[in-house]
Amino acid sequence: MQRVTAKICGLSTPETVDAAIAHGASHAGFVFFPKSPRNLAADQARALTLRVPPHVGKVGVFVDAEDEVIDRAIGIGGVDTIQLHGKEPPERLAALRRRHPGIALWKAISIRTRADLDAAKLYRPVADLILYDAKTPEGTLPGGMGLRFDWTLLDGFAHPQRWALSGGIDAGNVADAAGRTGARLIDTSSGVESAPGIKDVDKIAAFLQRVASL
Ligand SMILES: O=C(O)c1ccccc1N[C@@H]1O[C@H](COP(=O)(O)O)[C@@H](O)[C@H]1O
Repeated sequence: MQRVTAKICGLSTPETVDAAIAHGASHAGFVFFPKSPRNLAADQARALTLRVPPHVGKVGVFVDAEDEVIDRAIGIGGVDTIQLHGKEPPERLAALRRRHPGIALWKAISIRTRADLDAAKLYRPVADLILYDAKTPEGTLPGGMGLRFDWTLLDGFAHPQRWALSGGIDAGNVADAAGRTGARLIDTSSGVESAPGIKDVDKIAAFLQRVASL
């Protein structure tokens, strides 16, 4: 069976980028959303993405972002994957595919009920990966809240394409998350922090060591 890999999202310091790489993250995530405590300015993002070796994916996280915001994140030379975490319709992904051929497109889908999973099917023609995340309360961030959804909702679901799991996952529950759902790529942000937006190198190490043991 394919091994489990992990994305550490919301990295904002050299030390935590280095920890994610040293402990085997498959992807490093960088947030470009001003309302997030993990939001990066362009020069910060440039310095951080430069530390990431070619074998590690560099994922930019965007929420209903204008073209200029995404162009800038790609233009700094860093981002090779666009993660769309807002209400972007399939047409938006199709437009981004035309604008940025060669950049992978991930679409986050917010899950609270089984019916929410149906949205994944709409993105099959345009997304390279579907990221299932917990639906967050109205008026809060659409992700990065440390909230998990009921993983049993994925039982028996015929995934239309490649997918990953996120939402409230940490070193203590990642084995259950992967075992229960069959996810081969796990994404975490709050689960490796000491406070919102403050990544913890020890928690990153513990999380990735647990993932490596699966
Ligand atoms: O991390 C953020 O600040 C963020 C902001 C806006 C949209 C998405 C964001 N992060 C993504 O949210 C999920 C789940 O995070 P958590 O582990 O529950 O804290 C994760 O995929 C991040 O990529």
